[in-house]
Amino acid sequence: DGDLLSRTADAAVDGRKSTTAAAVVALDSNPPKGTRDFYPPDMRLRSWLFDQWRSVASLYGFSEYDAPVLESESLYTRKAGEEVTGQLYNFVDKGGRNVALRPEMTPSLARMVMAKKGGLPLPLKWFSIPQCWRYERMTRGRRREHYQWNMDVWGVSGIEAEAELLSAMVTFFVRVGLTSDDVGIKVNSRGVIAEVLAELGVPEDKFASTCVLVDKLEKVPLDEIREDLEALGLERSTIERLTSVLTNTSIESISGVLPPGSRAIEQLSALLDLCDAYGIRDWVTFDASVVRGLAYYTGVVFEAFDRRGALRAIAGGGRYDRLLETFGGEPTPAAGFGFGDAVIVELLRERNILPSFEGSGFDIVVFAMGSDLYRAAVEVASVLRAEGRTVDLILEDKKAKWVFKHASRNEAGYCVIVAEAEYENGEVVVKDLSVGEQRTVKIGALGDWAKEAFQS
Ligand SMILES: Nc1ccc(Br)nc1
Repeated sequence: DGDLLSRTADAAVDGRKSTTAAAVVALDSNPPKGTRDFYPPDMRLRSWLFDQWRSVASLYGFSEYDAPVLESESLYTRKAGEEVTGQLYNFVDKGGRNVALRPEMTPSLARMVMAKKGGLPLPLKWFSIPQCWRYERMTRGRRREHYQWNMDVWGVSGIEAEAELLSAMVTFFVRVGLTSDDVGIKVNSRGVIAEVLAELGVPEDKFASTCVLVDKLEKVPLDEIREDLEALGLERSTIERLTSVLTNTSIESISGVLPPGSRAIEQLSALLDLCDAYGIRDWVTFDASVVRGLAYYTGVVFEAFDRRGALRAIAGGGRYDRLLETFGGEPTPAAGFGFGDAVIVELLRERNILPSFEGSGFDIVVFAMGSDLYRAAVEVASVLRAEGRTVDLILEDKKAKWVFKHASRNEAGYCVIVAEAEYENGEVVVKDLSVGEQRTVKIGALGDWAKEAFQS
């Protein structure tokens, strides 16, 4: 029974059943550990978030770029003990290459700049929304992938770049309905640590690892880190001095403990003054304990946090003036931030300001009353689509009751019915689902009807 193709398919399924009758194990329908599926409702929210990110980036004159999710592992072999390189999603490919799923976007950006060998007109204001990966032992059951809005300015050495980035971040927060009562941005400069270490004669090559360890102080007590700092070769006195400086929460107080004329303090003061000019000063707060966990930051660093303190950092960034040199490139100043898709959604959900998607269906549902009119329904749908209307054409012979339920569930505005009697008169029935009225429209006038019905 049935045509050859369906008979072949049935045989294949039966064959599978017969050979593996004892062990027919259903496919595991879950996505791989630590990853997410985005069903249409999830995707509507994700697309909305990405659209907000894209429109703010465009408002600030940033251009979108992208790079492969797969990169050479060598982009991430930094030896500063960072979490991000310690959890690399790396493997050896079939060509024997050491590759990794990117854990962050900045190294790919640096590689792309390197590839152009100074041929790119600076400054660059580029953004991207890459999916980034980490391979974390599932002991902590955390996600292994997220989407991270990256905004970067290359070729500007002044804090004007950081101020513009902070302003863009705040513009996004305001756009999605958050205020400076909900979210703050802690600002500091690693220049403070650099000056303290220099004053105490600590070699520069200890700087990145010291910062990565100091960043861990946010999560683990000092005595757990103290050993690591001593293992780095820092004297106890240096550690004490460092920790005493980092507990300052005002620029005034920290100025008193730093060498006079500190460049880091000068820059932070200038940055906070520019924040005033942007009208975002109340979002921003100096906090000497913020150093962020990436090894390559060299100057200003910042992180957005929810003021109720319930969530992990919303976003983070800073200046990284030496990254290109570590890749063998020319010294090029750079600053940027990364903004993950998960924490912000948690925050909006908790604040109950997630967008709702009424009317996210289609304009019109078209269906044929009886399969002998299906061809006519195709023509009607095509006329309406040519007018730019989104049309859900019912592909099977369904009862009107089912179609109307389907249309209202998808918040369609109209149902266009191809029915025998009207069709013989060259007409279709148009049902306005918002008011429940229906009328007939000449098929030749459907285009004008659509223009008029959707003129708003
Ligand atoms: N770097 C990174 C990658 C993936 C996730 Br989830 N979190 C951080």
